[in-house]
Amino acid sequence: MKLGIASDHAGYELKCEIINYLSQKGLDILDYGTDNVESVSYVNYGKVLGEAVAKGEVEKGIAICGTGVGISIAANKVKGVRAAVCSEPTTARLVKQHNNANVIAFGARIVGTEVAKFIVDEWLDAEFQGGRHAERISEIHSIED
Ligand SMILES: O=C[C@H](O)[C@H](O)[C@H](O)COP(=O)(O)O
Repeated sequence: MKLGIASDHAGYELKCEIINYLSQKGLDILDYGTDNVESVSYVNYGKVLGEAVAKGEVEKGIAICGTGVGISIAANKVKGVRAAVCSEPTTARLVKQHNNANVIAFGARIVGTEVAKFIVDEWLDAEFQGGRHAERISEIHSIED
């Protein structure tokens, strides 16, 4: 599975840790920037990651900024993206099971590295439950049309 990842400056160091962690697990990671801790806007990184997911260039995406919120808002503006901010693993599991979140976001100023790894693992291991949840997702995407 190809996984995209992006961050702003605030998320850069945590992003590097997550890339190492997932690469060691054998996942194919595409890094959409940023490439250092120099201050940048999270907006374009969320947009580019969202577009990569929406186009199918990667199957899923991980977005990191200071809180996870700004970059997730930007990603969610791309049609077809369902980005969810997760600060703990239970939410990460449920956003896959119920919302089929194709992007997760978290904040490097909110969660530590180990919690971030748990969040990613729960989300990657969970399965979308379909049924009533699929109908609700269709309703969400009808807002885009
Ligand atoms: O939602 C926005 C993110 O948390 C940003 O990472 C944050 O606003 C960046 O703040 P600063 O420019 O003060 O480092």
